[in-house]
Amino acid sequence: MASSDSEFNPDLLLAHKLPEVCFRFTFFYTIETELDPCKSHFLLLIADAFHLQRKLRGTERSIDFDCLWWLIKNRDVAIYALGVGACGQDAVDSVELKFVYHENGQEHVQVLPTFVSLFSLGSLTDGLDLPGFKYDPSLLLHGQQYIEVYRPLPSKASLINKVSLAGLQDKGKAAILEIETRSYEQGSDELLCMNRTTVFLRGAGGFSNSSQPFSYKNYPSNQGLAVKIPQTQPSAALLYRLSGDYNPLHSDPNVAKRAGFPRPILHGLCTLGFAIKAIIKCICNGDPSAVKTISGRFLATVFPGETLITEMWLQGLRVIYQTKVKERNKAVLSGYVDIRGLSSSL
Ligand SMILES: CCCCCCCCCCCCC/C=C/C(=O)SCCNC(=O)CCNC(=O)[C@H](O)C(C)(C)COP(=O)(O)OP(=O)(O)OC[C@H]1O[C@@H](n2cnc3c(N)ncnc32)[C@H](O)[C@@H]1OP(=O)(O)O
Repeated sequence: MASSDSEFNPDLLLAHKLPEVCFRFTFFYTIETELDPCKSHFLLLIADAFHLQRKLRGTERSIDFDCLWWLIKNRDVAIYALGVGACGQDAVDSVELKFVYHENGQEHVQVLPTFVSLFSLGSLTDGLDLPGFKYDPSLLLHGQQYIEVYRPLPSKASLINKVSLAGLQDKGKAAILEIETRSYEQGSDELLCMNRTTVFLRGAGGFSNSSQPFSYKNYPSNQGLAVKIPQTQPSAALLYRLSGDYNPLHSDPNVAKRAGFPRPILHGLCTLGFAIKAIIKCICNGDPSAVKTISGRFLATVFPGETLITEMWLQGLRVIYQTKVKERNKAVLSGYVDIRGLSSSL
């Protein structure tokens, strides 16, 4: 099963130190990401300096190191909310309208907490070169997403991302890579949010001794009410991609077939957006700022047009949830959401 070449040795890679590099590329918005080599020895796995230098050479003229940000606009926030089904059942939904429209007296469109998952994509979707490590990008699946939101999200902001590698595991048939993105508002040392993205690289495992498979994580591994919300449209992935994830796996039938699927599949982060929006509606009384932490594992693929049912259970200030595809009675996502408090109406 191993597809990594025999020269790949994760321990040897730890011995290298990477110079601090900034790079920028255009991905829906303009984003510039700062890779901080002090964060983790593993950083060099993802921040292959040669790869980044090639990027820098390729975009020399557009590089502006003083201008590291991602401009979030109201329009982007509203397109995202529509992409995860806001007002999908009712165009004047009293809870969801504020996510897609400035209601009277409201200064900005309000931001759903899962919008911050897009910040990590800006740094990652161009792929990463891992020295000596071979993987097939067409077999990559999004495995898990973990989000911490530290402050209420502004409707407009300029952000700086710092990216590091939080984990690498050899699962034999697959490799699991965890990438952490910390987002700061420009001009502030205060963290706005953190995303930890887990990618499941089918066919890329087997790079270490099978009796003692390589496993590294730089974070601690700790980390009924049932509601039914019929959801996705057949065009769901085509709308969601306009929020910035243009991976053709979600739109191109031929690419999907090559990856082993009968047709394009839904973005994992779109499914997550639907589920968390349902929790905000049912448990948080529609208040997106009540959400502190989001964790989700993608258990099985979803096809656009399938009906998602999210079940949730409240345990103190933790909401345990599971999302199923109704047509196949299959669990596709599970996880938890930590909330700041409970509304009195619950
Ligand atoms: C180097 C690459 C860098 C690239 C950087 C790019 C970054 C990209 C950013 C984010 C991604 C953008 C692209 C988006 C793509 C998508 O949105 S794809 C759609 C969403 N995802 C899915 O639909 C995946 C659904 N899940 C599945 O299909 C399956 O769960 C699976 C992932 C294929 C795994 O199933 P299976 O092979 O049957 O695994 P198991 O045998 O059950 O388990 C093996 C071990 O792996 C662990 N594991 C299982 N599932 C996951 C998971 N989802 N995440 C993390 N880990 C998982 C499992 O615990 C087992 O481990 P052990 O218990 O230790 O044996």
